[in-house]
Amino acid sequence: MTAIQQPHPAQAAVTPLVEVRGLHTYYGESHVLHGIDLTLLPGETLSLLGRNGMGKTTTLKSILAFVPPRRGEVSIKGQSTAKRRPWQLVRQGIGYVPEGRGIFPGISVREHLIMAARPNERGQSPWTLERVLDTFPRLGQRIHHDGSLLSGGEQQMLSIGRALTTNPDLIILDEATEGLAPLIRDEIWKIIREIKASGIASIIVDKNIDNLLEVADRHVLLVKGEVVFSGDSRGLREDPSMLETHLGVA
Ligand SMILES: Nc1ncnc2c1ncn2[C@@H]1O[C@H](COP(=O)(O)OP(=O)(O)OP(=O)(O)O)[C@@H](O)[C@H]1O
Repeated sequence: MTAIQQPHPAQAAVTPLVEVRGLHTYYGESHVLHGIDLTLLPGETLSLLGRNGMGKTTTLKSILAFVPPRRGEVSIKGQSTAKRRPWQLVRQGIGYVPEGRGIFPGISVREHLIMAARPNERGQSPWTLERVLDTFPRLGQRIHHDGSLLSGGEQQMLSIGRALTTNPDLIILDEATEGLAPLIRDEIWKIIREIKASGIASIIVDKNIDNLLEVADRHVLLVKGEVVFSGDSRGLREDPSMLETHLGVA
């Protein structure tokens, strides 16, 4: 069964930060996304749910043009991303925290945090190096260490911190708490809440449904590259069969 909640009429007038319409993405002959639709408004937190292999990472990579869709349309801030390169989209205010973190050997924590730093499109830099280090005191303690020698949790913080130094309007987090110890995971969720409170929109892929239900304003649930639910946490809680059937959450 598909359950798609319509946006509130008052929201319809706002230009979405991200608008995805009828996305079809392939790897060679393998047809992975089958007509994905999703909308993210400025400042919103959206979770992308689904079991392994359902197309969450591919959706993120299609939005960012790493894996361009074969059909369908992606718009960022009202502009079509067709023919645009990932780095151009990142410059439009998207911070990407990829699965696997993307930390480079031979580059210090400080260098990771200054190499991508830049003001936002409005020329403002609310996320200075100092603010990032205040948010992640562990990074301050390891400031001259080689990024690749940090613990998994510290690397994750560095990956998020680096994305914040680009002063994004949207941050995309793919499995940011995967494989981390519970206490470190809690720290990452605390940071995600702080990011939300600071007004940055986010798209989050994560396995921790309880945290997602608490933090995310809306959820999009994928099954085999199709959206089977789109709505808020209340809608999802009111339909436990959705979580049970498609995520195995009892
Ligand atoms: N580079 C690739 N080449 C071919 N097929 C791929 C590639 N990357 C992913 N796939 C396939 O595309 C489908 C969707 O994968 P995707 O990584 O988007 O799923 P996911 O929901 O993010 O799951 P996971 O949590 O396992 O990453 C899967 O069947 C996967 O095997």
